[in-house]
Amino acid sequence: MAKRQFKAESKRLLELMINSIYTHKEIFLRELISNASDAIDKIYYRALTDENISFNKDDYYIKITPDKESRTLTISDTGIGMTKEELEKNLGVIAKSGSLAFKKENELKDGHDIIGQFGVGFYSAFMVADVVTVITKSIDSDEAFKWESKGADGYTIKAVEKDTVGTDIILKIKDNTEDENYDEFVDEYRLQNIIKKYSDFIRYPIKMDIAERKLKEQPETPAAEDNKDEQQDKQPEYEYVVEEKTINSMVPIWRKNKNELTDEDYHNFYAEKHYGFDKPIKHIHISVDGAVRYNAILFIPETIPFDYYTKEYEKGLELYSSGVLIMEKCSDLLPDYFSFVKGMVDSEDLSLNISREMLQHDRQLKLIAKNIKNKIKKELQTIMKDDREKYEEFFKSFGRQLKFGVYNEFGRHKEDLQDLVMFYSSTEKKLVSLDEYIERMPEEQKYIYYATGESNERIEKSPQTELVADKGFEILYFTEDIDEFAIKVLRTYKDKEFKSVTAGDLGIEQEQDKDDKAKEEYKELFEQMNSILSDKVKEVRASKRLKTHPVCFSTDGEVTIEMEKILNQMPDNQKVKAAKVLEINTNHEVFKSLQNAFENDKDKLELYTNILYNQALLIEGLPVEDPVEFTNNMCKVMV
Ligand SMILES: Nc1ncnc2c1ncn2[C@@H]1O[C@H](COP(=O)(O)OP(=O)(O)OP(=O)(O)O)[C@@H](O)[C@H]1O
Repeated sequence: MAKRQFKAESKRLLELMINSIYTHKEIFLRELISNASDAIDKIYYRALTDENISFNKDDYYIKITPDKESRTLTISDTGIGMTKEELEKNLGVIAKSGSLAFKKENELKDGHDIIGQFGVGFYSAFMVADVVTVITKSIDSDEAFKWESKGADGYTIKAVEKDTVGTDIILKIKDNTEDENYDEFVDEYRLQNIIKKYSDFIRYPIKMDIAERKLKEQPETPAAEDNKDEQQDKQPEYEYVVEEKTINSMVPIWRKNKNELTDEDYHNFYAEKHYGFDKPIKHIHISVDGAVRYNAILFIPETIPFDYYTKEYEKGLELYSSGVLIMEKCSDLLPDYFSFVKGMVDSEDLSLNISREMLQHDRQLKLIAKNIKNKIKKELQTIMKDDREKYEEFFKSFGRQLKFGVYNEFGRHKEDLQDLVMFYSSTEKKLVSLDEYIERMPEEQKYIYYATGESNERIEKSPQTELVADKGFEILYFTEDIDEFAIKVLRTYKDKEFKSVTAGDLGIEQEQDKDDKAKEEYKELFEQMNSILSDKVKEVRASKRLKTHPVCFSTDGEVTIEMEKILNQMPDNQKVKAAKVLEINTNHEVFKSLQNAFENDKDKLELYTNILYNQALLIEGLPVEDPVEFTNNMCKVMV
């Protein structure tokens, strides 16, 4: 059976393309500038093999000329130009890329700077222009030609005069509509912004005539000398002076040699790119030439962005392909727990989709992301080791995010993060890492102890810490909501289990005998107290951890009181309850009163038990159930 060719309705195809490929109209300029840069590159590559052509870098540039009056925008280049045949082929056939063909024909192995590959970018001009005119003269021809099109209706080509080799693309910018303001594409200031945003690192100068307001120079006349006072009173006069300026930075900092760059260069780049207003605490410059080639400059900011812990904050790195901006915030490049990192990645090896707004498949991207993640982690570990003060600053801002990282996704990333988290230490009186804690643990200490509370000061005073602190064991203070949850996910660090100081069993052995004795001796008293508080606590028992304080809560099971508080604040409040145990210090004076009441006055025992229960609530920062009853009870004790 004869094979039939597909036919394409090219008018429809062009319309579809113009209106549905790109999200942002402004990228037409990126596409036309990229084409101009490709055209100059082609001369450069030709010059490598053709001795009749010399490549003097100063002769090659791109010029952008807006004209508000005629409502035109011209993009000129001194590149290779097009012959009549090439105009037909390249601009008359959609999806025909002369640039891709050039790369193949010339077998350019290092021709990765040539940007064009799909043969569609040029038509993006019709998103903003009613008429597109191309005036071009090829390096291989003495004649120049004009290609003109109003879009879907087709195009015309005719011979014209043009002195120099190169191409001018003239766009007749559309009139404004109700929804779209096209004026911006003839506005000098806006155009500069678009160039900076997408094409800052095009290797050739992108020039524009810029009108600047300058102080008018006053001619110095001899008479003026005499009238000095009069001169000083005069208002300064200004004038507009037009100067041709290069808008783009051209050489991307990431392609420069690291040794030639100073901290200041990186900071300037950080500021210019508006990554933040602060001075980053560290930059990481990566150049990889392996399975996937890429350059990256990453920054660890010093201060936390105001919206960091809100839904509005968007993580991501800028993604460039051969120096052209593809995505402003590529979120796939950063894990959530490193979402504070700013910076950019440039790679020649990305498979872009046709609009260059997305990637075709993300194998390369995944490789880059993994590599980046490891580099950030290593860098943070180095700062932690070598510059503790700086790390503490950083941790104050972003430590919470790291701890969330440990907790999230059921601890999938805990291995990556456990060495980066720090907690305040009861003995060191500063933030310490888990590794440092382990290093200091005496042999007899079984667990990594922690205590939770609102602030270090409050935890310091909390009765539950008494026994562990008395043993001389270090306690980590957890003051943020996430802390205990993260630790529950971590479960162990270097085979050492975490233990809350409120846990029923603290693993401190010599207390066991005393505990058993107390249990036996005061069995009936505690039974009585248990029945008084039966609907409020799981148990009332003799404490083995209290030394000087009369009463405290501990918990049985996984859920601690701090976790109960946090979980109950959540919108989908599941009414999670910690199994509270009211612990009574049998060595305290108050206990004698309890015994006395138990033997002589059962009402008093009930009164005392309720007061002690409410006191334990207060110590935990929990609300007393009935404040009026509580104060009345206190008064009863006083009279
Ligand atoms: N300023 C120019 N000078 C010389 N040739 C040009 C110029 N602009 C476009 N061309 C030619 O027209 C072709 C089509 O351009 P177009 O922008 O549509 O696609 P592309 O740049 O090849 O690919 P992509 O869609 O990936 O940008 C180019 O490949 C190039 O050969």
